[in-house]
Amino acid sequence: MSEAIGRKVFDDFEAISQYVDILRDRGIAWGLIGPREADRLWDRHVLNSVAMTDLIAAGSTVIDVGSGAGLPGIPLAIRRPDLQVTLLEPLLRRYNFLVGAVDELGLGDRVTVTRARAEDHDGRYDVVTARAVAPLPRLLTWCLPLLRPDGELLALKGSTAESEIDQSATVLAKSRRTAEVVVVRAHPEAEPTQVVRVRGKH
Ligand SMILES: C[S@@+](CC[C@H](N)C(=O)[O-])C[C@H]1O[C@@H](n2cnc3c(N)ncnc32)[C@H](O)[C@@H]1O
Repeated sequence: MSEAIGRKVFDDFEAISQYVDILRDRGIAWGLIGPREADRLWDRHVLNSVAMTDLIAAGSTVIDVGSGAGLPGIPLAIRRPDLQVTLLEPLLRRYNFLVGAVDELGLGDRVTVTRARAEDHDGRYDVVTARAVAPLPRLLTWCLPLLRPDGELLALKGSTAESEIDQSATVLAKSRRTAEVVVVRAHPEAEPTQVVRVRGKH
């Protein structure tokens, strides 16, 4: 079912299928993906990763902080060939996995893999994405410095989105940014999820 939705979501279905195969084989063998995830890679990981695609403006530069096995950054890059995507990952094994996957998928002209912690990285981007990396207050401290003045953070948070915004009131006020919960889905037939969208005050 979810793979069938994937066919409707991804113009380059061959590339996303190849990535799912890489996750299922090497991702599990290298310990980046739990063995129990093998049967739910499409809905829980791939479709979830591209749920917020429509919030990203054409031609944006995107940094996926704490990319791990490439989620959400690689599905996003496959879904949106107009984006320049940086996958940021501090751990060597995960970094090596990402370099290999980007090379095999032929994404090297618009996807860069960088080994660093977010708080030590000094680039500036239109969009920061993050999934399952840190509670929102800490994520904001790490990631707001990576944003251009009118850039935005998109944190895939699911059911905890609203409460994490409440816990971030102090850091949001200090940074003069606002946060809202946006309910998104990759396709009308896909599961909805919640994204925390953090923007500058207009
Ligand atoms: C639970 S994994 C999630 C990976 C991926 N985003 C996903 O959704 O499957 C958290 C990732 O964040 C990375 N990470 C932890 N602290 C970080 C930091 N300070 N800066 C950047 N990445 C970090 C970890 O190395 C790990 O790969």
